[in-house]
Amino acid sequence: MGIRANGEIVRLDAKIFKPYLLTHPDHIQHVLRTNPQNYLRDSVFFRPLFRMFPQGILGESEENWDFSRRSIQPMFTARHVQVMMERLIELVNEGLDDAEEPARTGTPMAVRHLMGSVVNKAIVGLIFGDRIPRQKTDDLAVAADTIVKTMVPRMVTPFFPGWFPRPGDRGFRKAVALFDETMKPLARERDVVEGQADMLSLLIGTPQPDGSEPTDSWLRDNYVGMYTAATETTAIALTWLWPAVAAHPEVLARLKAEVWEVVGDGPVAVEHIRKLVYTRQVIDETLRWRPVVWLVTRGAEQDDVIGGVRIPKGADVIISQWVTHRSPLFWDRPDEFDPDRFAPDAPARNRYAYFPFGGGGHQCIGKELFLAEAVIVVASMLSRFDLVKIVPEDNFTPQLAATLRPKDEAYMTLKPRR
Ligand code: HEM
Repeated sequence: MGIRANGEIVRLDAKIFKPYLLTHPDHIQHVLRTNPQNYLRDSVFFRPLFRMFPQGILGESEENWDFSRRSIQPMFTARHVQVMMERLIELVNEGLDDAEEPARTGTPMAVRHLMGSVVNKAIVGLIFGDRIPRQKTDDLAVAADTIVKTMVPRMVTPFFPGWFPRPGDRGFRKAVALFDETMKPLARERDVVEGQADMLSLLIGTPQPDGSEPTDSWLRDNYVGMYTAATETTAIALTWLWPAVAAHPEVLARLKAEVWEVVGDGPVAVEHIRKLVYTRQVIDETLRWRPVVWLVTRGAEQDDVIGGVRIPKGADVIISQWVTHRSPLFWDRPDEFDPDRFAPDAPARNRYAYFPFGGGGHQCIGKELFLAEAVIVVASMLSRFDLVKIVPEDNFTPQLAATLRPKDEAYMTLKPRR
């Protein structure tokens, strides 16, 4: 199915759809960072997404993207994430309270469900300032799951026009309707709560480029976009992490030792986070080994040449974390889960051999938030609970959907430490 154009660039051949897959870090850097004006998001992966939030940060228009990005950015700088840290720790611990009873009774819990509900609670608290009730949050998590699955038939049939019906369209529309039901009333609420640092308060107070008030549809699109980008990615990344550490007892032992030494009997405090160096290595390696965002696509605006290969105007270009993060040209023993690749004294590597959050102007806005949240979740779990077992132990088969998710459900049994 592949026509080799030049080792590092492969022209995939699905008859009427022939995108270019770029695997070399230099070529990925060219597309994302050096020449991004020629590689726009209007392409195979993003078109099904545009239907969900046409005007916001994940929408089609470059102009709306630029304005949305500049409006939302202040909430996600490393400095602002630092400000949100205490609240984030509280929210994660409230989410983990749900694991107390099953842990006391030795009842196995679905890893994806537990991570999903902890993450949902934290994100809804931080981004939406608790304006979405708990029951609704759970329903939105189910709807987000449906969206990720029902996008696949559209992603694999990009040659049909947008209006052409695909399997899953009904489920997709129902899920989007639930988002509308929740987010549209929020977009009409214009009362900024004094002293609130959440995204809603920030965006409501942002005048549009012409000085007018933000429109309901712009607010709605950004609320839905941020919610879906923030929750699914974080929950799935943490779902991969637990079976990986459980299958590597030496990694789990080091992780526990670090958490117990830094955090003790807990709870995690803000000053612990930067000291949890090995915990962060485990998170970095999880994103290399099972990159939850496993591909990013772009559409070429004009003819270009990359690595001596002509990329014609209009071509779809695919770059894939799943492929490059596992290339033996850039990684020693790429299939092995080894957090020491990210040790502070590990040899330097090409910047774009590892790009779980993308790069250039579209680099993930939530990167710093995710990294803080993931350290807090892992450290809080291990300071509160012992991981007794995970079944099945080798739950590593991926399912390629809009994100890279585990194919099967894994169940974890915990025991309270305190
Ligand atoms: C494991 C966690 C995450 C991963 C792996 C991830 C990955 C990515 C990647 C690869 C991109 C770039 C897409 C492109 O180049 O077109 C991206 C963009 C984005 N991410 Fe994340 N993300 C994560 C968590 C988050 C969180 C927590 C948030 C929000 C709080 C978020 C919000 C966004 C947004 C809004 C964009 C679009 C940025 C733009 O186009 O300017 N992500 N993410």
